[in-house]
Amino acid sequence: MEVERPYHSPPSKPLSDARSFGHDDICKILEAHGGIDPVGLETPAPCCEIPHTEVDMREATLIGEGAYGEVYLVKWRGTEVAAKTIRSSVASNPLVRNKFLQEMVLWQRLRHPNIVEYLGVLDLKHSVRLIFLAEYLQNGSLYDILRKKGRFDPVTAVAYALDIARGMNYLHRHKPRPIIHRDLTPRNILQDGAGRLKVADFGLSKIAQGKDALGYKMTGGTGSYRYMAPEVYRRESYGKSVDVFSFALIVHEMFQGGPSNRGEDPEKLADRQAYENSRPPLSSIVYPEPIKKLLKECWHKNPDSRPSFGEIIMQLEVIQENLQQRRLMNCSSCVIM
Ligand SMILES: Nc1ncnc2c1ncn2[C@@H]1O[C@H](COP(=O)(O)OP(=O)(O)OP(=O)(O)O)[C@@H](O)[C@H]1O
Repeated sequence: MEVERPYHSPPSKPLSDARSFGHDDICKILEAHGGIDPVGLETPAPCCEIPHTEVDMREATLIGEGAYGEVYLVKWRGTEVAAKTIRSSVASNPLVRNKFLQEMVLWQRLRHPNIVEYLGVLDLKHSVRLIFLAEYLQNGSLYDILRKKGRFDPVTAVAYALDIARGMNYLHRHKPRPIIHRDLTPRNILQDGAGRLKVADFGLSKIAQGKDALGYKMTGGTGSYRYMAPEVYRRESYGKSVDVFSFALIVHEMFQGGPSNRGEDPEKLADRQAYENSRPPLSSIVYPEPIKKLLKECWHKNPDSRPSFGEIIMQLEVIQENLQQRRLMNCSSCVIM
């Protein structure tokens, strides 16, 4: 997740780099010659710390595993929460650690029914590992749900699409600047016990896979390639419409029950999407006409032609109303018969 600005290669920051690699002698030379540390490794990120005594990690139940650590169900002050751990090999890099904590500060301030709520980080002095607490979403990820249940009926798929779009609209309308998620995938969308979808994840993959912590390199190492906007794959400047592109591919999967080209290498797929304008097929049997139209707009090759999430919500609400009316009409004819 990143506050919006067109992405270009980061400026050179030798002092930050030297500090992150622990080259104290080089730091001294750079400082003596007026070097500054734009990353601010010396400044601890302000982040809500939770005393480790309030959470007993020994009682933790493993509920999932990401690329950088496990996720556990734990009790915090008697309430079930998810503890996302970032293994020490990743978290021990001070540059990554600090950037990650800064991102947490931002996430913690977000409040929306369709955004996973982050509660804080466990006592930083206690462990080299980073452990973040978040609200626990008992139904797990959209990825797991799709694998278990397959495709959704159109009414459900549209309701879920609205959940995601509302969460994303909130991020994109964040003040003073929009927030771009940049890694919107079915694995980063979770479902609560009431069936509501929420957007999660605070961008560790982007931080940890970067060549350096600020030069985010969106490599898609955990499967994100499939959902990657062409301009990101081509390493061009990009804006918040990259999330709209990813959203379209997720909605496509909800109608179909998963990705259409499951067997294909995700990086090759992203390459074809970026350079050959290839997109998943839209069979008329599966996709209602207004959904086809919406998906084509959202995954348009020109980022400026993609609709905003505000516009997407309006379109989806009309589609939802029409679907519900059709359902009602079918029902009443059943009753009449
Ligand atoms: N807040 C949560 N509530 C319930 N389950 C969760 C929560 N967060 C994560 N999980 C579960 O843990 C799994 C792993 O999550 P995690 O965010 O670590 O990895 P990921 O999103 O798959 O990949 P990445 O490491 O790139 O973020 C998820 O797929 C989900 O099943």
